[in-house]
Amino acid sequence: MPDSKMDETKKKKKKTAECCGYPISIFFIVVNEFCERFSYYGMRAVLVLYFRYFLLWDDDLATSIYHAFVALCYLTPILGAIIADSWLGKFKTIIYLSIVYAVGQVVMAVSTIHDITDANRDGTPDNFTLHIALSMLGLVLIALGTGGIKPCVAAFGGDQFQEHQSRQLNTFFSVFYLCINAGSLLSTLITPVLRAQECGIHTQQQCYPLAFGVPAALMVVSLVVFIAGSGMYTKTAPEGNIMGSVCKCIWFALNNRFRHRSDIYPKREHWMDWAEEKYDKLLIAQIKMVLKVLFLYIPLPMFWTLFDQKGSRWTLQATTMTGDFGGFVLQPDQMQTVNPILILTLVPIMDRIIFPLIKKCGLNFSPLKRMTVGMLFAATAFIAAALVQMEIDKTLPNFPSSSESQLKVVNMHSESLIVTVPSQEPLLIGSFEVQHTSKHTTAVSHWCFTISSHVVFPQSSPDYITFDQQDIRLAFNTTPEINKDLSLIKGSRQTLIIPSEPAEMYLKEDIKSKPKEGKNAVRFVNGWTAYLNITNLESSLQPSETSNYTLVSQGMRKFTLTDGIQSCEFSRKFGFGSSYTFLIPSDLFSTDCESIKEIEDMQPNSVHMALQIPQYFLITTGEVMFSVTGLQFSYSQAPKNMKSVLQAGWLCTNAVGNIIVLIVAELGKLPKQWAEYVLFASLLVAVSIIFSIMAYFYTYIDPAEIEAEILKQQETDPDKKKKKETLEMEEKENEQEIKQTKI
Ligand SMILES: NCCCC[C@H](N)C(=O)NCC(=O)O
Repeated sequence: MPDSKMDETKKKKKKTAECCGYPISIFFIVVNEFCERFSYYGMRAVLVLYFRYFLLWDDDLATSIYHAFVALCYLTPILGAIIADSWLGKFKTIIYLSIVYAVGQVVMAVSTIHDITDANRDGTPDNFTLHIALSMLGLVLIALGTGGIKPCVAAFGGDQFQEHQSRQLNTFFSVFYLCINAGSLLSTLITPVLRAQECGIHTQQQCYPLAFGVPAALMVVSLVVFIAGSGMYTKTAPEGNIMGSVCKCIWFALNNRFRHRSDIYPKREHWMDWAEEKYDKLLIAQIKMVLKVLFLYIPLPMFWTLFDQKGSRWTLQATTMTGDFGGFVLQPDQMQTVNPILILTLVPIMDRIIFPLIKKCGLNFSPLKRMTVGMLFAATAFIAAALVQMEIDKTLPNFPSSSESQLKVVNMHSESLIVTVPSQEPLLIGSFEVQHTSKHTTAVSHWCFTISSHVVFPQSSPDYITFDQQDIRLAFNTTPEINKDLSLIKGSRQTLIIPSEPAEMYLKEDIKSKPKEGKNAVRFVNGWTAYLNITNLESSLQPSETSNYTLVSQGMRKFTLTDGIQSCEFSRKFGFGSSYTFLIPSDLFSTDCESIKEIEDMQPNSVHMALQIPQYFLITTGEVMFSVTGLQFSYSQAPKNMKSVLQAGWLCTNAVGNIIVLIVAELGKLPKQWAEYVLFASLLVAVSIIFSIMAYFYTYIDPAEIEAEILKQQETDPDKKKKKETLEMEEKENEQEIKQTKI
């Protein structure tokens, strides 16, 4: 559309399409953002699980691809911004890239339908390559779409406001942020529920197609809503290959500065002024504005480095805590929903109460000051996380160091045994059977025996004896005496199972870290005289055999034990993060499973997840001050033809932050998690001090005003054309000089 015609349209819209001082077109943009964020975060919520349990990738591959995808989503904004500002304009870019995005979501949803390759109908796909190829294609399209439109939507929203609506413009960015978080909150709650449903044509499986299909549908809705508002938008036309001109102008300025490096040439105020001979003052001024802001962005990725650990380190921390809130149980990964919930409450509180109050007190809480304070809040959040970690560490088992081994002995033999352990007093190990029979007569204090029940060790771990040598010899007081040479695994916990026939004793490796995702690890030792089938176990257990650990979730769990003829049921309530070995006695069926005894290998988590709320509160307060303000700042300080580019620059700080998380996760493992949190907090404090110094020297500008002034000057500048001609002549002369010198 020609400029003059577009301006006319704008003027008409100004009068007709306003409600309470806001352009009505904003409604379509915020609804579009809500649906898009629902689509994005909903898909992200189940992505790792899809990799892990559908594509059957291991944990490392699943998390690496996941983080690579997130990083890509924050790198593509620069592409979207270039397309919008230089070629298609924001409106068309949003439409075209949203189509790419929606197609990506649909491809992703299709890739999760196991029936498309399950020819033998066994419930698992037959052609994993096809599913992987489709999902990777889907993810690349999604990254291109979501990243591409991201800088355009916020900037396009800003474009809808007129000069007299600057107060409404600030509120818009807050509402925009609220919509992002409302969308993300709803989808993060809904999509995991959809995944947990069972669906399928030939066999019923976890319903990934629904979990990915609903976000795909929301993306289509987002596109339709955006197009529906088409007639009401203020659309600014792209101004040609602006990025190309910017790069050429910067290159020329640097080159020209180098050519005039001698002291005989008078200095210029700014190095970009060395482009004046060839380029418009307006373009130079615009580039100066953008560079000043981009320079300020340099320290910002550190904020995102801390912020994005909510989803990784903090969720892992939650898996070592208990989420039992009495009436309901919160899963560790659900703790992340605290962030959008707090955003929904904190943004209005800040906008309506805190910021106006600060203003009333006469304090100048400028955007850059807010961002600095936001960084400090995030640093404090990490101190809070470190304090919580210290509490958790107190409750964690004392795992062996890499040079130590730990051993526990379980006696399934019918008599007590005395074992002589190197550098220990001889230990009495009560018999499982003896103790079982004396359970009700209280002849022994602990019917669930381990050696530790009877002997006090100098070691700090009560259930295990810790050795700092690998090869040990144990002597048992049987007739004849049994001597057992053991080769212990360094850095590991092992249990020596003494079956009914003591000479057949064997070592079994124990769990040596907290079970994943707050689950509980359980295993069974079969003291029954025949093989046993137990629900949830991979295979049946031979007599005297010990099963591998199996993971069970929190809550009441039921196990059915059967030898093919008789069966009984064993139920137990589990908390979070515990581990048990269940000993099956020889009178299993006559006692209806009641005689099963348990050994606690690892106690359940006892620090409550509610203790994470302060750190979530602090980081979210930091986010409101830093992120919402940063979004507004990036828009307000950008020249009109580079608004999307600066939004993209802002989003790139997030991508760099994510990449730092990836690098730190690989390299920078400190031995203590709380120390790592303190390190990150200190780094952010240092960075925020640097940022505040940079911010101190930054002068806020009104790009529109500067642009208008330069245009006015240019109109009355007769030298402009002459300058260009002189420069071209100079260049030609230079080239000739070079040629002559060569000759
Ligand atoms: N599942 C957590 C979502 C957090 C969203 C976060 N608070 C946010 O607003 N991010 C900005 C965005 O554009 O997504």
